[in-house]
Amino acid sequence: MIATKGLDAGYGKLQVLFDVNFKAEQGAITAVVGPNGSGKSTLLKAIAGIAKIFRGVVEIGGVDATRIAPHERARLGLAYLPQVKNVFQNLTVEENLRMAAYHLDSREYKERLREILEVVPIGGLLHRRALELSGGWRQMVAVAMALIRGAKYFMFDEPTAQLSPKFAEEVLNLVKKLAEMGYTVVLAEQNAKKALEIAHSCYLLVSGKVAYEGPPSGLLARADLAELYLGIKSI
Ligand SMILES: Nc1ncnc2c1ncn2[C@@H]1O[C@H](COP(=O)(O)OP(=O)(O)OP(=O)(O)O)[C@@H](O)[C@H]1O
Repeated sequence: MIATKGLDAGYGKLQVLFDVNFKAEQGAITAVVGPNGSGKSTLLKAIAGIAKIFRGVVEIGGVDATRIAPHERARLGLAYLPQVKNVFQNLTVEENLRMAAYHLDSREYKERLREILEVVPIGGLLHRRALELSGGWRQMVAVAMALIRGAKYFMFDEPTAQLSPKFAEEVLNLVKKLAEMGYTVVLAEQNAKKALEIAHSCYLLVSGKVAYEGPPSGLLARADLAELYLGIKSI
């Protein structure tokens, strides 16, 4: 589980988030939606330790992580998956994976890799350089790296932006699979419709404040919110 309590966060002196109470449960997808600049990425970055926390608490797996460094949050099992700069471009896919698996011996690595390739379909790309891959495949490699280092909490920051519709579908299928496997998944998305289709619960951020929290069906039924902020015709 990932949670924030009374979170105020931002950059330098700029406050972007105001009193955000957020919870992402294990084995579920929690979507974070909202208009441009509403603070979706900032919420993920504050949880990952990249944005500045002014007030409030961040919890990762029940541990208070408010004041610990990003790499220590990663050690608690947190994976922040930005859309770009998510892998080492000059290394091959296999080298990226080996780096993420530095703590495993060769036998453990092979075993773990075999399991992960059943979930993430990158077996044919192991000897390709990461920079030769499309953005969608690089996302897949980043997920495999997080899995191989033993991450339990996955935060995707706009994973489908700039992907073809077909590849966006592939990436969202992988997101669904991770939740089914019991991982905690946070999905910040510009494409609110797609995110709400697969999410179990959701948060709508407007100007850095939570304007809705609850099941996606409840948000879609709110014409005032869904149409105004997400451009989705309510049902
Ligand atoms: N590194 C930064 N330094 C200063 N301000 C920033 C930084 N990153 C984002 N901001 C500002 O914080 C506000 C919220 O940005 P954020 O990226 O969290 O929004 P978002 O909801 O993810 O939007 P988008 O969908 O456009 O990515 C914006 O006003 C943005 O300009």
